[in-house]
Amino acid sequence: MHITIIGCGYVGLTTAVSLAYMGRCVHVIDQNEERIQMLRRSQPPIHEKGLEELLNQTNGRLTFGTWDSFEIKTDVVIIAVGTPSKENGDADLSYVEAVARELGQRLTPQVCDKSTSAPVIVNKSTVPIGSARRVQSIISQHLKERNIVTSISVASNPEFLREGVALHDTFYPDRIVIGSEDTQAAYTLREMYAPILEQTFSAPEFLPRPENYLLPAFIITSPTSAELIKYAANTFLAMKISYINEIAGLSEKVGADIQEVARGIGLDKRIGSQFLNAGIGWGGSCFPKDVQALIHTGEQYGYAMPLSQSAIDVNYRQREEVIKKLQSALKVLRGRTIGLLGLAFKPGTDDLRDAPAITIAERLIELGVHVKAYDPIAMENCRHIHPNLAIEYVSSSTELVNGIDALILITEWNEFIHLPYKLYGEKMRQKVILDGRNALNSQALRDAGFTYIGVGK
Ligand SMILES: NC(=O)c1ccc[n+]([C@@H]2O[C@H](COP(=O)([O-])OP(=O)(O)OC[C@H]3O[C@@H](n4cnc5c(N)ncnc54)[C@H](O)[C@@H]3O)[C@@H](O)[C@H]2O)c1
Ligand SMILES: O=c1ccn([C@@H]2O[C@H](COP(=O)(O)OP(=O)(O)O[C@H]3O[C@H](CO)[C@@H](O)[C@H](O)[C@H]3O)[C@@H](O)[C@H]2O)c(=O)[nH]1
Repeated sequence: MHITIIGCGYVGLTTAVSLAYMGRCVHVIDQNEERIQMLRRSQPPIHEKGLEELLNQTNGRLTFGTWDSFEIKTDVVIIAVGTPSKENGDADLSYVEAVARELGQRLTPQVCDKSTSAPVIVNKSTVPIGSARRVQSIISQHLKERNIVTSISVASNPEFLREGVALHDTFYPDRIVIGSEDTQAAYTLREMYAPILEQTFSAPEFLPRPENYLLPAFIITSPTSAELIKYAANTFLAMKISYINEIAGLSEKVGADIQEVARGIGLDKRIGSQFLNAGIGWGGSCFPKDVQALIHTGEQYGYAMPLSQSAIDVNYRQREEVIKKLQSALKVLRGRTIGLLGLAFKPGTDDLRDAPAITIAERLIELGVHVKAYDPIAMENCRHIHPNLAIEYVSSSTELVNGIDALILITEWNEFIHLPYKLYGEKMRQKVILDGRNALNSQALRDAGFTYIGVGK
């Protein structure tokens, strides 16, 4: 089976590498030549655990190129380009539409002839309802202009991987959702995913099959349902985090401990214990834009979505809370030096899209604070994306703590959990630590003389 994937970002590249590892012939197309050149040298352009190892285990089945290399003899074309937020919260479909136009101009009569079948087109990008139809209509219109008469099938196949564990999630998903009204197209996609659905591949050494892993569900829905499933899933997860953060705020008022509360409610199987870690809230490339896009869809139908909106409001209040807690601990912030431990929106990635660290750094700088920061991998990205943000980047956590008035744990990187905090305290001007992820040993820190501030404790 031949697969073409458009877009070599987190989703496109992870899917490509995984399917090639499992025996599919995969060609990846991206308009970014620099990325393609890197990939041809087996260097992933994004930071994702295991990608580099796996890139070298595809035995020539994985190739890369720009649009000029588009190969018409392909069974499936997967669209995996970005769908960022527009100003009004709607998803910006311009990249997806640009791909549809390219496809409409490149699919040839031979491929579209009735004797051969046209490839199944798949929307893997997160797209609003109606997008499968929109892509289909753009492609068909261009084919018609070229006097090619054929029916093109566009399926929706939302992606649920998480950054940092993208390969794990692709090899061992909970479910694969195909939104299509074309049985043949759904069958082709089932075939494409067969190694994952049946778990017939031999697991890479660094990515063993989790114990008790159950085969993923395969769900065929209408394209609209599939498109909505993606937004509804992300909004539900974001809401779950905002909910526990709301309860964390109340816990602080009444003297409860949010970790005890979360454990107590998470043991109810109907609730589940995942995504109940209270902290400075969610960020990243997906939750913020997807919750907004869902609300925007509601608005287009005159349908208010107050729960989803509250998830956003509570989330941004969490970032403000950090400033309030520092004001309460240090009283005057102007003239202070504060260290940020971590910048990425979560561990395992260098992604800084809507990262809480950026909002918090901006606010502190606005209030006259000198902000220092250390992150094991996201600093370069931060310098690049936010060149005007007056952060002093340092090369280690040891350097970070020198002369600071407070330390904020922003990203719970593993290496930050067991740092020699006692020793660090001696280098700090004031022993104040704000644990934004409730990840540190609060008792040990208090015993070492720190003023420890958690979330919901
Ligand atoms: N990042 C995630 O964890 C994740 C998870 C699930 C779903 N998604 C969704 O998947 C989609 C892709 O996300 P991502 O994070 O992989 O994006 P990304 O920004 O990392 O990568 C997108 C790639 O597409 C390329 N591209 C854009 N327009 C193109 C065009 N016309 N032709 C060829 N290449 C083009 C870009 O150069 C880039 O390399 C989005 O809709 C996102 O919401 C992302
Ligand atoms: O209990 C928790 C869990 C997560 N987070 C935060 O939530 C954000 C998102 O985390 P996570 O979901 O692990 O990362 P993403 O890579 O953004 O993955 C989400 O977004 C993807 C893109 O749509 C989806 O595919 C995934 O299923 C969905 O989990 C991060 O800022 C985390 O710090 C918390 O604050 N508390």
